[in-house]
Amino acid sequence: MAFFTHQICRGFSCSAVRNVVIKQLTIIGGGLMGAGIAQVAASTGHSVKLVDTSDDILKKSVKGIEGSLKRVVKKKFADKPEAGEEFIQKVLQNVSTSTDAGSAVQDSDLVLEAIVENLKIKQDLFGRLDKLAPAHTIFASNTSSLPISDIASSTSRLDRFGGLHFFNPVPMMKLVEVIATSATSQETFDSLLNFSKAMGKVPVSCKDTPGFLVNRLLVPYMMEAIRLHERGHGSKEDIDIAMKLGAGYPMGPFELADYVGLDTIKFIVDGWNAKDPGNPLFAQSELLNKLVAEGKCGKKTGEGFYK
Ligand SMILES: CCCCCCCCCCCCCC(=O)CC(=O)SCCNC(=O)CCNC(=O)[C@H](O)C(C)(C)COP(=O)(O)OP(=O)(O)OC[C@H]1O[C@@H](n2cnc3c(N)ncnc32)[C@H](O)[C@@H]1OP(=O)(O)O
Ligand SMILES: NC(=O)C1=CN([C@@H]2O[C@H](COP(=O)(O)OP(=O)(O)OC[C@H]3O[C@@H](n4cnc5c(N)ncnc54)[C@H](O)[C@@H]3O)[C@@H](O)[C@H]2O)C=CC1
Repeated sequence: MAFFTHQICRGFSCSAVRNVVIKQLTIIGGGLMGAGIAQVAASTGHSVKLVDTSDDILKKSVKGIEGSLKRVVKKKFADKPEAGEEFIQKVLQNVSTSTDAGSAVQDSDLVLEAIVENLKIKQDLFGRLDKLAPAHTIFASNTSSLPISDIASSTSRLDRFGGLHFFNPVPMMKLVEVIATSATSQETFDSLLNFSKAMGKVPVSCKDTPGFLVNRLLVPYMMEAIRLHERGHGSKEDIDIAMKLGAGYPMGPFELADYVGLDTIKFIVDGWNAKDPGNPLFAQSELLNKLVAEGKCGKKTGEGFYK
């Protein structure tokens, strides 16, 4: 149940609701990001319902969470393996799974979406859930590149809609971009900010502008890396080595692209190209298109730029 600092909201107009303290959340999408967010939320004492389209996908998500937790406890409980195992079991108890998003959102304080990077699919999902979730429930998207206000437009809770942009791998990356649209209420923004802190993350505040802060800088950098390679000015291996040893990045751009997922990257680039067709920064990359068409989506499929 949610805790409110002011008055409990019973109707559909929720302007009296203040600062929902997020304890129960539903995460829609159990892929790379959804599973990572579920892991960290559950590890910090939140009750998480993880939703995806099939039980097989969800089994894989939970297996991934368990594997990642093992890496975490190896460090955190280095000299107390039993306490580490206990921690893993406790965290896993905080996660339940479902293929029925409608019933999963019934008692949620926050619905956080981490599904495929496609505006229409995200809008359809939120439009449907808007009619089923309690009035106090905050909706948020983990989109990398779509305007939050466009996604929110399919709902009637514009004041209770914001962006929560986590970074991959979620258990390791400390940053969360908290995005307010022009309609997001201060109370909703504060709730999202506090939730990010409760997850042990460092939030930064962002306007609803293309790419927010990180991707506004990261996408042109990565696009230029692929063009450099396509022009024959550097091998992907050399470009990766150059950025790691010359700029101190933990991964080179091609390694990072494989890590993020080339299908997700193609969704991002195609979306920005459609919005701004004349901008050479977002022109199509033949190499990226070819790899995705061949099903080579990076780490998640075993091959991308690299095997
Ligand atoms: C050229 C391409 C053209 C395409 C252009 C289009 C561009 C579009 C791009 C848009 C991207 C959109 C994505 C987005 O919205 C935002 C993002 O998330 S961007 C990605 C941000 N992430 C990064 O930049 C990651 C950079 N990498 C790192 O920080 C490190 O490499 C990493 C932490 C991943 C791994 O560390 P490393 O030392 O390299 O390897 P180890 O395997 O030794 O790990 C160290 C340490 O960390 C633990 N660990 C790693 N992963 C996990 C995990 N998932 N769970 C738990 N623990 C993990 C590991 O166990 C190690 O622990 P030790 O105790 O130290 O052994
Ligand atoms: N991959 C990355 O590094 C990052 C991705 N993001 C964003 O997070 C979102 C998810 O990305 P990833 O986790 O990488 O994708 P992914 O492809 O790993 O996972 C997406 C999951 O959503 C599920 N799904 C699709 N439609 C659904 C629906 N209607 N209902 C329920 N589940 C559905 C899929 O079955 C899949 O398991 C995207 O918006 C992406 O832009 C944000 C930060 C980093």
